[in-house]
Amino acid sequence: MKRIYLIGFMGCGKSAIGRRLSFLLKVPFYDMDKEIVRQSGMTIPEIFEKYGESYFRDLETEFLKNFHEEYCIISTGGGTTMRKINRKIMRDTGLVLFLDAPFKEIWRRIHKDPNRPIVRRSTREEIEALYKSRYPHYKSAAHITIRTEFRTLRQITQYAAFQVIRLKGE
Ligand SMILES: Nc1ncnc2c1ncn2[C@@H]1O[C@H](COP(=O)(O)OP(=O)(O)O)[C@@H](O)[C@H]1O
Ligand SMILES: O=C(O)C1=C[C@@H](OP(=O)(O)O)[C@@H](O)[C@H](O)C1
Ligand SMILES: [Mg+2]
Repeated sequence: MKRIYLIGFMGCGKSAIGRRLSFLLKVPFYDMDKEIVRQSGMTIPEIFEKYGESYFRDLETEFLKNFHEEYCIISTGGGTTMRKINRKIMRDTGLVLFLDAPFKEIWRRIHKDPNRPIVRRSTREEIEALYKSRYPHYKSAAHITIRTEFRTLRQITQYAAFQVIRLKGE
């Protein structure tokens, strides 16, 4: 079994599900944002402010290129999937699960969160446009799409674990 990547828009549950899936499957868990913060010594907003978004995107790609742990769960950032090289690395090295959450629920979860610079600098309409522009890339990168609407964190985690175990057996 290879790595398990969780992808999807900000607030869809990648970090929350990743932690729970790691506990359920007894597999190491890495949150890409947290790894970048640890390695850079800066928060995500600080990186955006001091070095810009493009530099942050390079840090995401560097993380994927240099990461060598085999069987683990990686929660990506919402923008990671936008780069073609990132999509290739993830699809070539693991099982890619897309957490497909509706925008209305996502906005409810993230609109007041100060830790997402893109949300802080954007209107609801701009974030919704970003969601729509990114959606095809999540779908194309994913081996499996998990619709999260009307599902609890526990139900999504259990379904994701079932898919991982099912595919492990194939
Ligand atoms: N299915 C869900 N039901 C209820 N709350 C959720 C669900 N998925 C995520 N959340 C909550 O939404 C917030 C954002 O989740 P997070 O895992 O940080 O998203 P991401 O890493 O995709 O940006 C967190 O407070 C999380 O607990
Ligand atoms: O969608 C994006 O461009 C981003 C999503 C964030 O991660 P989450 O999806 O975990 O919020 C984080 O990587 C950064 O703020 C950029
Ligand atoms: Mg996250």
